[in-house]
Amino acid sequence: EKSTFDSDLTWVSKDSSLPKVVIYNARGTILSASKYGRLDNINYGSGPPVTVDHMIGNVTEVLKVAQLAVVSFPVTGGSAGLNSSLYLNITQHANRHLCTEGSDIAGGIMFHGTNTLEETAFGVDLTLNCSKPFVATGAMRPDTYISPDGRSNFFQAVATAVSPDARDRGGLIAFNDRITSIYYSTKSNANTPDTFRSIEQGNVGAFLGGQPYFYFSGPSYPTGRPHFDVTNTTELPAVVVLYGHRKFSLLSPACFQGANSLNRGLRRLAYVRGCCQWCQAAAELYKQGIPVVTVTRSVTGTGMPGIEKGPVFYASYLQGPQARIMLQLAINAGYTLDEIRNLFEAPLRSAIYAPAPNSEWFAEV
Ligand SMILES: NC(=O)C[C@H](N)C(=O)O
Repeated sequence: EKSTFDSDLTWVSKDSSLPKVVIYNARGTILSASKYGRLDNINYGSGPPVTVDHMIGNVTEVLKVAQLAVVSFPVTGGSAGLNSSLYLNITQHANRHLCTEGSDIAGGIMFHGTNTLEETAFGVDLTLNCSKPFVATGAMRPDTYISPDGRSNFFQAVATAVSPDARDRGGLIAFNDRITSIYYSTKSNANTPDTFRSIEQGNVGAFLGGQPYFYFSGPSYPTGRPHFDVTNTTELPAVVVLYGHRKFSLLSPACFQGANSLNRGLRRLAYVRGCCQWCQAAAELYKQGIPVVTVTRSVTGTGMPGIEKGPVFYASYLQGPQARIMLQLAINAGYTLDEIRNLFEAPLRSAIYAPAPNSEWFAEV
């Protein structure tokens, strides 16, 4: 009798003893083609799209390491146009396929446009309810390129998903011969295949002869990585990301518009001197029950929460898009302001302040 967790899947298989891997297909350049020849890596949407079946046909080695099934999502155009319903959709499928008790599926991989791969992957990472590998990949070159990176990335993602060593690490990205943690990864280069990086935390592993090599034995999860249940979630609350620059001319008005009805406060703040306007704006929003999470604008690193718990929350080592997703999930889960602060800051606070016997360690000397 067929159990429900995989009743929607059709397996492509050359050997029924091989582990099973589901491909969550959200397209991207990995499945794109150019009509302008083998050197074009710019107009990648111009040719007829490549299908996953075609991809498997071009990378027949995948069927020597896994049995595959494909779930395709309705994605058209570049990945910058996607929203959170995509990852909610993917994670609901992946939870059923991978995390249902008795599931014999080893892991999942995801094809995704690289522009927002890190966001969809992060959303899935925080909402997948089991320790099986979920491995995101894509490509920077269309499949028609002289040496397309997508085929190798596809093989490496599958090889990672079937590896018992890939379990218990949180979601991973397999891209350009490297494995990184989704939690810490970002697209670092708009044009080249060596783009996904976890700049500060480094690589989890690399590929040698088509096999993943993990630098540290598991289990090993990113510090502070939470889990949210989105079984019944179809939409998430709106959270905006505002880019800070000198004078922060955008931040205060935008925050206040978001909070509605704070015109008086805005006018008053315009005259505040000596203290940053946006901190004041955040403090006002905090009073209204609206959380503001701050992310460092530096390429990596973290802002540092002070000893006193304040109205601005520090996002630890998360990037802006990732912090936004975590905040949406926390608000959706009904977290209070204190719980949201704790979600973002607890790993930092316990590292910085907990070892000290008391706050006098930090008094002026
Ligand atoms: N390299 C890529 O996948 C870019 C692609 N246009 C995207 O949707 O993100």
